Amino acid sequence: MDNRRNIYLVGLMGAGKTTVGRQLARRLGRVFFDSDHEIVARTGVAVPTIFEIEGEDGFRRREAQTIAELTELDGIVMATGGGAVLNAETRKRLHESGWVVYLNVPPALLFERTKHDKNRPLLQVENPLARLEELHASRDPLYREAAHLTVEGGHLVAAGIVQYLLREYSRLYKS
Ligand SMILES: Nc1ncnc2c1ncn2[C@@H]1O[C@H](COP(=O)(O)OP(=O)(O)OP(=O)(O)O)[C@@H](O)[C@H]1O
Ligand SMILES: O=C(O)C1=C[C@@H](O)[C@@H](O)[C@H](O)C1
Ligand SMILES: [Mg+2]
Repeated sequence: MDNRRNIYLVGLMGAGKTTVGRQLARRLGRVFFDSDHEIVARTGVAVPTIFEIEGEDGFRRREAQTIAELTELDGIVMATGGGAVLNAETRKRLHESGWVVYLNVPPALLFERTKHDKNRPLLQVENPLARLEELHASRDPLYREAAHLTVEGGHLVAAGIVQYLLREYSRLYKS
């Protein structure tokens, strides 16, 4: 297996990028990064606070910069923030420097998974399900553009997705 090849997970809020990415990294004996967690560690404040102080644009600038730095590393697994693919340079950077997996999950299920969590500023609206549906419609093409593989993951438990990705990865990148 090509141990230098990075693995990146993209998809909407609640798709399971952090959950799957962390398990995948453990199984491969790799270092795991989460771009959201990295931004929080660097700024010392939570994501909603960055949105409040610097706006979404400010958060996006930090996100693009953080991902640019992490993609310079070798052999990592990274979960990206749900909106990272809005940046065209980030999409290209991810696609060219690693194996990109899009976890595609229906908005109704994303809503069930995220409805009690206050940590996602874009979902603090009157109708978060409608918001997730809009975000899914507008971003789905961007996730597909960045990705090498799409997992229709709605019906799968995280461990099942990890198993599937381990098989695909070793098939594609065995040396
Ligand atoms: N395959 C799965 N089946 C059922 N529940 C899952 C699955 N994957 C993740 N979850 C649950 O859904 C919630 C959101 O998962 P997670 O935080 O990994 O999503 P995410 O894609 O990283 O979201 P964000 O972009 O907001 O960081 C968590 O409570 C997690 O336990
Ligand atoms: O989908 C999005 O735009 C976001 C997803 C989260 O991972 C965070 O990066 C933030 O809440 C924005
Ligand atoms: Mg996450």
